[in-house]
Amino acid sequence: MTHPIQPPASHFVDGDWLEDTAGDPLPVIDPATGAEIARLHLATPAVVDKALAAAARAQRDWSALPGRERGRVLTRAAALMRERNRALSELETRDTGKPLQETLVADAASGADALEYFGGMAGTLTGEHIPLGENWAYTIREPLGVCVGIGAWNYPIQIASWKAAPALACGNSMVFKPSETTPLSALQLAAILAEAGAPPGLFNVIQGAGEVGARLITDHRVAKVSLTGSVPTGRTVAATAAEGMKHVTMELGGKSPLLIFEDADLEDAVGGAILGNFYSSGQICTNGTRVFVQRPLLEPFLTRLTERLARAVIGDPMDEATNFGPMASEAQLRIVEGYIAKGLEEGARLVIGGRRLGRPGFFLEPTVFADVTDDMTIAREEIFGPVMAVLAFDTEEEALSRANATPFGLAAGVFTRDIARAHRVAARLEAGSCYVNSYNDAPVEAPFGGAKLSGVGRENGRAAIEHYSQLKTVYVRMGPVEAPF
Ligand SMILES: NC(=O)c1ccc[n+]([C@@H]2O[C@H](COP(=O)([O-])OP(=O)(O)OC[C@H]3O[C@@H](n4cnc5c(N)ncnc54)[C@H](O)[C@@H]3O)[C@@H](O)[C@H]2O)c1
Ligand SMILES: C[N+](C)(C)CC=O
Repeated sequence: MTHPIQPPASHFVDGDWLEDTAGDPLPVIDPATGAEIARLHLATPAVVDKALAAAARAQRDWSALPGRERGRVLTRAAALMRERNRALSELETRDTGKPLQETLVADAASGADALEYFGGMAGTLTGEHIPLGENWAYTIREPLGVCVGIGAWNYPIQIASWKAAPALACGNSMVFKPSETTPLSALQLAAILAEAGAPPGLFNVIQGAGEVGARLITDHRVAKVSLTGSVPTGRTVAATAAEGMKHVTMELGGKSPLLIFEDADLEDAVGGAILGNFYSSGQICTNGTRVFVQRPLLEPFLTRLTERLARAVIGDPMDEATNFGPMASEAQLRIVEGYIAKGLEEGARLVIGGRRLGRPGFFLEPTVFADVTDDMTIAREEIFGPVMAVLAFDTEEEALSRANATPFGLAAGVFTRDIARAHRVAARLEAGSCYVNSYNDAPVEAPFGGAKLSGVGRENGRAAIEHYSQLKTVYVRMGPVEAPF
């Protein structure tokens, strides 16, 4: 069987493509057709070992380079990614099913932003001088060592780049394991970094599911684990990492609230709710899937929302006119169908959607439930698909208390024309990111991460540096040593 987008090999290790056919086969499926488009192999223990050994070796010399030289490699890689944006976007669309219209602007493009941003920062990373009277101390900002990155399937090249860029800028090396559902684009990132001058072994990509991930994080050579994935996986990975006292960044799931007050601009609020529920067919961690609408605006909101959803162009994600593609996998489609059934069973009102499309691939209609109550399953659990739950509220205090009544804390949004209320509400929402009259922005300059069960640590912004480096303090005495005896 010939595969249309078969990479040269399954893994990229020690500066080169690497195959080991002893690993179990990993078929790669096009979500738009259900067809197999590539076939890789899971990493064997030998591949895991080779990648970690290469990363440990590469890290020693890389960390000794001046920061600006490390930064030059990253900014060169950013330029290559931008030059190849269309090819990378097409690959990402084939692998994830997300419309090309989206991947052209959001995926490799934001990966390039991260490489450029942290590349620019690499030469500025320093410790500080601490005066202590006639004595003094100083800190040295050191890398952690070998980092492991583990990705989710919704934003594969963005996730890989958001982890690689700050890690490498700080002088670490990385072994990255993409999701087994979308394994292709991270390999291209590895090849681009190598072409940009990254030494062999600095950034390695190996394939596998949870078993390979677990093997990586238990290895004694690994200093840090950065996971993007679900809360249950996060709990397991963080617990394992804690055994070895490894640093962690956990970018996990959510059930984020979006509060729409009666004074909001209706078109903007509907637009924000669409962006925050149906972009990437709803497969976005930060999505504002609990949409609280103040009662006087409820019916106008639902009317306008359904009018605009009827305009969604659902179809072949490779067609640039398409703005709503399939789910990433059959398994995820079935999970989401299960939640839709649960919503109906528990008494929510189906306003629009709810059905699988009668065509090949994993297409599900954009779906909106109204009359949702806080206790319903669709209002409590992360669905990770195109399903919006609309809930009515009366007062600001009530909306805040209901919005915060969740163990998650990834993101939250507020739509209002009242500037004082916007900031009062943003201050009280329990979330790592709050959007005011907007939704799902994630520029590289701003820290990104979760509160409560949604995560630990931050990606992006200067804050990410704290999670990929550590400080050594050097104390300096200028006078004689005063010992007690
Ligand atoms: N906060 C964020 O930035 C962010 C971004 C994207 C997705 N997500 C979350 O990711 C989830 C969807 O992605 P998913 O289904 O791929 O998540 P998942 O938790 O099933 O898998 C994530 C990754 O962890 C690996 N893994 C699974 N078990 C492991 C183990 N025991 N040890 C090591 N690695 C293991 C998987 O192979 C995969 O690469 C959603 O919950 C979503 O909210 C979060
Ligand atoms: C980080 N973000 C919000 C772009 C994608 C998360 O699923």
